[in-house]
Amino acid sequence: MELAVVGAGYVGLVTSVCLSEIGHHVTCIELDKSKVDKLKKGISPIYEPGLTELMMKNVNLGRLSFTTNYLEGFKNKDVIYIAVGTPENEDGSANLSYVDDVAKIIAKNVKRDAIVVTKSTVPVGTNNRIQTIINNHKPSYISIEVVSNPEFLREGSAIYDSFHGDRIVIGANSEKAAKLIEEINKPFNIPIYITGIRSAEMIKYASNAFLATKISFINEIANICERVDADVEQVAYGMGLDHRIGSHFLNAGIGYGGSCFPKDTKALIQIAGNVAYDFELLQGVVNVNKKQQRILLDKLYDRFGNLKGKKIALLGLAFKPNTDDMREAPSISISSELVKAGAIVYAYDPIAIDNAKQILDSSIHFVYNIEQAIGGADAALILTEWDEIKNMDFNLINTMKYPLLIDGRNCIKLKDIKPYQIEYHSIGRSSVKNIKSNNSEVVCQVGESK
Ligand SMILES: NC(=O)c1ccc[n+]([C@@H]2O[C@H](COP(=O)([O-])OP(=O)(O)OC[C@H]3O[C@@H](n4cnc5c(N)ncnc54)[C@H](O)[C@@H]3O)[C@@H](O)[C@H]2O)c1
Ligand SMILES: O=c1ccn([C@@H]2O[C@H](COP(=O)(O)OP(=O)(O)O[C@H]3O[C@H](CO)[C@@H](O)[C@H](O)[C@H]3O)[C@@H](O)[C@H]2O)c(=O)[nH]1
Repeated sequence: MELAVVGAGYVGLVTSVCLSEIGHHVTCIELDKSKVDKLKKGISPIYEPGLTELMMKNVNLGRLSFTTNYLEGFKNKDVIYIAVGTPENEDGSANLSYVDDVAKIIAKNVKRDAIVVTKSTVPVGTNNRIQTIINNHKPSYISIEVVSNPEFLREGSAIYDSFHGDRIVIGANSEKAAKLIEEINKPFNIPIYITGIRSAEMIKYASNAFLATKISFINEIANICERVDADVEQVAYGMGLDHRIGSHFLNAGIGYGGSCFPKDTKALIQIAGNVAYDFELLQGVVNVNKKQQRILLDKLYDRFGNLKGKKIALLGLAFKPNTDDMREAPSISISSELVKAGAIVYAYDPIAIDNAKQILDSSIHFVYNIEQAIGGADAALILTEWDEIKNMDFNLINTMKYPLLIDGRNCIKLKDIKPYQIEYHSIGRSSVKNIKSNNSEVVCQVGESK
């Protein structure tokens, strides 16, 4: 089928590439000319494993192209996807200005009947609003129907998720439109659930809010585990054996970040508030997450009292591994607080370093390997569980001024770290203190570390 996708960000680009991979002809239209210039040269503006290869394959097959020109992009298209951002407004609600703009642009530039599919995450009622905007601006002889098709991909595994997702949700007002979008998606071979538009919009927010709730829940359990000498990994594993609970999204750490959970939880609180409903549970989830992002700082203050002049290494800056996305990464608030406290901050990330430089404090020393980050440091904090970081050579710890490693992602197995001269803390697990001083070994294992 002939498809257009508006927006070449994380969702728009991945959607364009994957729809072309299953045989559709896709034109991806992006406002930012510098992104389109890059895409035309075969360079992806984002880091996403497997994306560039699949993109080039489909460009070369003549199924995928990029443009800044709406008229050219919409020409002869049966379906137009909206995949622009819906960032957070100051009050936590979703900013719909990009979506509204695209609705007007579509209405003014389409030359034939089409289905408009909303991939962007939008509050309940927004697809109706998009339909109204389009109806108000399109020529009367053209018929356009809006369908909701929320996206569930995760950054870092977006291509895999597109082909192995758990479900595709299609919210439509007419059976004809739903069937057409179902037909487009059939080759993905993923279960398709057709529902009403408002329910589809709500499924997206409810899913993200529920996953965020699991994370805040296990983080609270982890904080209690530390105080009662239990091990959160063992607790999560034991909980996850119950299929009603499930084993996913029970990794304790420094809280969730990224472009979705932080904004979508707040937006759902707003959506509820708009109909005079106080979503207390979700507000708790958000509050816990904010507190959790501070937990490594609290551990540092407990350890040092004052951070002035301390060299602190940050290992990993992206909000999760396998992405260069820095949006709402815990490294933002943690590094900012460290700088304010007078610490000397060295920061390393295998992929996100260039994006990090643009948003983190300019006094931070950005370095290009783990050695440079931790050499001479008073403490090192693991903020992102990149493979390179969790598999680091622990002998490098010897190059630190003091061998204090605080793992904000529980990504190192306690048994792997125990043989080293180290003081190691993590989240909801016992600490390891194995420091030799004056030739006498002091070994202190706290709790029931396994
Ligand atoms: N990032 C994710 O993992 C993810 C997953 C599922 C859903 N979502 C949702 O998908 C939407 C897009 O998210 P994203 O992360 O891809 O955003 P993004 O910021 O990475 O990309 C949006 C792109 O749209 C472009 N754009 C804006 N206005 C435009 C216009 N008028 N014409 C053409 N292009 C325009 C921007 O320049 C940008 O490149 C959001 O609603 C988000 O909540 C994101
Ligand atoms: O057990 C866990 C799982 C995740 N996280 C954190 O949660 C955040 C989000 O992780 P993840 O969900 O893997 O990444 P996203 O790319 O943000 O994907 C989420 O947000 C997308 C945008 O809406 C949805 O499409 C996806 O389904 C949803 O998983 C990251 O900071 C993770 O470190 C934890 O702390 N513990």
